[in-house]
Amino acid sequence: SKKKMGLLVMAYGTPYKEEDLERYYTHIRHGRAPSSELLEDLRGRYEAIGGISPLAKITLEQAKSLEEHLNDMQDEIEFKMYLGLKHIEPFVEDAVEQMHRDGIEEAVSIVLAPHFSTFSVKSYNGRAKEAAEKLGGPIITSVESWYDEPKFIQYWVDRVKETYAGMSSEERESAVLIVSAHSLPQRILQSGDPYPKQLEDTARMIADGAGVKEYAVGWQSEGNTPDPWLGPDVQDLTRDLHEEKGYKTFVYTPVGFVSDHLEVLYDNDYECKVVTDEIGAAYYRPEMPNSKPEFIDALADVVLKHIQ
Ligand SMILES: CC1=C(CCC(=O)O)c2cc3nc(cc4[nH]c(cc5[nH]c(cc1n2)c(C)c5CCC(=O)O)c(CCC(=O)O)c4C)C(CCC(=O)O)=C3C
Repeated sequence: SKKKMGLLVMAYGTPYKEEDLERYYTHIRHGRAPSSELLEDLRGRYEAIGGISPLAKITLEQAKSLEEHLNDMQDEIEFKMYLGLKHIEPFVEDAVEQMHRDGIEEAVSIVLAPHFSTFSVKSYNGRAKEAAEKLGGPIITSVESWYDEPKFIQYWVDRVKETYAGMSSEERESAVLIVSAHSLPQRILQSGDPYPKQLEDTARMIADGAGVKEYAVGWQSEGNTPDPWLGPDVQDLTRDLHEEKGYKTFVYTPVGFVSDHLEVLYDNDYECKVVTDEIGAAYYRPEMPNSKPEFIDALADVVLKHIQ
């Protein structure tokens, strides 16, 4: 019979309903309850994108599609998917417990974030392994990064090519591609965290693949904490590039994310658009991978390469 393997898909998580907001935000802030104004600010941003974020639905679709595709494309292994979230149930620990209860002895884990960082993927993988050790299984082999998976790069190359092809030649002449990911506290640089370099590599591979010469790397959605986060923020970068280089067309590819969610629908589509409107520039933001087949196929390649 086929070998059975757990497929632990890990992702950030999002409130399921209004009442979840405070405990969710408190969990993100490592247990420090947000002030009422911080909470109202977050509530306002969700309202601005139409209420609760589409992230929960998309994440589940991605995880289910990945399990289905993996089981369709090979027949040595029967994958069973478990979803483990960072900041709301089902938490990473809940998913590992469920695998243990189901008698899963071996699992592969992947985070729905392409770049490795000590603040993100490392903490997901650490939580999963710790939970498994406490329970005495399953044995989990964890994917650490997949930003350089050819089909993942190809997804964004195709989107960028389509976007530039749809422009007038005048717009194309004054266009710049902004490649971004979620900012992190600057202190990761002291610990040699590969995150910033991995984003730079991603930007170069996409720009080269799409034949785009003018591009820049930016950070977004930084947390509201006292210490400095990686910059420049995509909004400041937009203003600076317009002033210094005169660009009048901005194409945003927030490649550190894989879904439509608050950090894209608000931080890009609203906040960056405010800036491009202000400077009289055109705003483009190609579609996110979500659960598109070519993206799910890229993730399946990552998983199979990792366990072979
Ligand atoms: C509200 C919200 C959503 C939900 C959007 C929705 O519902 O649509 C969201 C999504 C995401 N956030 C993401 C990434 C990160 N967010 C961080 C940190 C922070 N996020 C915050 C807010 C949010 N973030 C806040 C207030 C902080 C600062 C924490 C502090 O005050 O200390 C950090 C720094 C490390 C850490 O602190 O975790 C990272 C790497 C990823 C990418 C995938 C991934 O990495 O899983 C996704 C989908």
